[in-house]
Amino acid sequence: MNATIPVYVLTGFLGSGKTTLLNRVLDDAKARGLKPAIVMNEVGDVNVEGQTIDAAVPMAELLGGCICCTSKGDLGLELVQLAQQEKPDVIWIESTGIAQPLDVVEGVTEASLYAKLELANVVTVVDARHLLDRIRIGSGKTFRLMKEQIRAADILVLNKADLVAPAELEELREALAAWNPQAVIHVVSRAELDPRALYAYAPSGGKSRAVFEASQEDELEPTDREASDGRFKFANASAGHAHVNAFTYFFGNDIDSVRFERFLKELPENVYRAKGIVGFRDTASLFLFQHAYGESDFLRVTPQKSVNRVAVFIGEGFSREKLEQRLKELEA
Ligand SMILES: Nc1nc2c(ncn2[C@@H]2O[C@H](COP(=O)(O)OP(=O)(O)OP(=O)(O)O)[C@@H](O)[C@H]2O)c(=O)[nH]1
Repeated sequence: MNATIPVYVLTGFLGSGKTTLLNRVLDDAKARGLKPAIVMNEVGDVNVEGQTIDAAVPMAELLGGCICCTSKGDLGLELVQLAQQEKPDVIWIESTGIAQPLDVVEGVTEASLYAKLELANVVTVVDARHLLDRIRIGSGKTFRLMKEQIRAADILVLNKADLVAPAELEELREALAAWNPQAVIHVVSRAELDPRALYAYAPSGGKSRAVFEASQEDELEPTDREASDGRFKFANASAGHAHVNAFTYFFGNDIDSVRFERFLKELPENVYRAKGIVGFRDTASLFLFQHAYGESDFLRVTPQKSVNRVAVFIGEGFSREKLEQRLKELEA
């Protein structure tokens, strides 16, 4: 009988450092001769960061919606297919920054009816600077979501420690411990921790162990759930993130780097996250860019295959027309 594949859920608000951590996890798995597989979920229509992940790692992408609502059913399907086709040693799910983690967990439990999967730890990455600001404001949807993600965790990674003072870090650690006394807390910058710490601990034995115990005995055939096209069908929950919107823009031309950096700095506050691949005229190179909570990063890339020049913006109630107008100006 095949071994049960542990499934890890990586959550945390937009731009907190999930992909940075995932890359460490994948390097560690490779070094230890393990075969990982990943599921990446993006609110936008393009998986920008997926292009930076080691091409040898089997990856399923769920784009254009959040796992926890519009594509929860797809998550189950992708998990089953990954498990059956790739037979990985471990699966990591990186959910969108706006996901309700317990809904993602439910998607995993559904998949466990059809494949030998087991929910292991929920790992939540927290952006120290952003959380501190939200604590100061003290209310709002984003703050509530951050708290839910923190409460759902088995392991908390308090990241971006470099962006706050030591006393503030202590205040944050206390807040995390108060909201989730069971979780282990790692305080880090650039998600620098030994990934083995993520595998070691499951205080609750996984969030839904009881559900698994009922379903692990046999791998069920997906007969009664088979859709008319022969593919498995999983329940889709109703949409839960009407307030969050994503806008994807495909560039037709290369742009000027200095003007683009200024454009990112001047993004409205209700755009929480921007990322993409741009071509700069002045350097004649392609760059992967990241913008999260006021900070931008650029990484020169030399893709093996042709890639789109594209930018994805995620936020709440911003005007896509205005952004589009400014992007067109940059291309002129
Ligand atoms: N200053 C600072 N920047 C960091 C740290 N960790 C990650 N970053 C940067 O923060 C940005 C977002 O990091 P990601 O790992 O892509 O975040 P994410 O959670 O995967 O983002 P989404 O998938 O969009 O939700 C990138 O520009 C990172 O280089 C940190 O500890 N300190």
